[in-house]
Amino acid sequence: MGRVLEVTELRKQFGGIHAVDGVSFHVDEGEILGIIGPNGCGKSTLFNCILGQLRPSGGEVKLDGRPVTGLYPAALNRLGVSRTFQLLQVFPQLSVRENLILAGQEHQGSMVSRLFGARDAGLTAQANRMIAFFRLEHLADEKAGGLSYGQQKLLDAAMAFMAGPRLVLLDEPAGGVNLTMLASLKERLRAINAELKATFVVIEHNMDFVMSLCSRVLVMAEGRVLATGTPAEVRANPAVVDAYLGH
Ligand SMILES: Nc1ncnc2c1ncn2[C@@H]1O[C@H](COP(=O)(O)OP(=O)(O)OP(=O)(O)O)[C@@H](O)[C@H]1O
Repeated sequence: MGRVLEVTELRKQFGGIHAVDGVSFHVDEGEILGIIGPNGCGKSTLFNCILGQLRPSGGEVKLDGRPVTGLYPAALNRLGVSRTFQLLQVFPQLSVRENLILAGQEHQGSMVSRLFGARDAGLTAQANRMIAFFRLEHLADEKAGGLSYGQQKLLDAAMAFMAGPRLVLLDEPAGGVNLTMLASLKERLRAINAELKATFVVIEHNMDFVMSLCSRVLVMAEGRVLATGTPAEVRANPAVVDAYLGH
């Protein structure tokens, strides 16, 4: 099984704040790794450093064994890395299908379309596959702004998969989603993980969601890794219970 992501001693300082303070972990092909930790422990900064939104102060990020530290998001996109954000990235005035096509164009930097002069370089077909996969057929031609929040979160996740990515980082996919949609989101993420051999890293505050979705969980506290393990191991870890779960 290949190692998709390897993060070694990653650090990010903001002035005197050590937001990420020597974090090391790896993600193997097909894994769903959850990252949890209290507010302000450095989860978003870690994501931003891995994804090229922030330049790390130190440490290394490798994708499929190749150093990618400090590459810009567009370059990482072309290597098959994509993400979602805490805030929805959907365009409310565009339809579900148009949002997906646009996400695909962004992942490709429109290079394929430009090089081959094709109007959509297979993106409509890929969008239709994602629509079917995320069970959005009945909404495909609706404006995204008219969808429920949970449906928009599903669309947002589907957009991250438009490039057939090697690694998807999901930032709070369950945030603000109601229970019914949450079950559907989890079921679809599991299916895409299994069927498309996709590899995920998920930041999430919803503990039940993380513990039931992820194969391994990394717990952060104050910029560092407090523990890693299976959901059961993490739940039983006294340091984790003290620092985080014990309330
Ligand atoms: N651009 C910035 N400038 C200065 N300090 C920052 C910046 N971004 C984050 N920080 C600080 O770095 C620390 C880690 O923040 P970060 O947002 O990564 O935590 P988090 O675990 O993602 O929090 P949350 O769960 O609330 O999203 C915090 O102390 C935060 O105030």
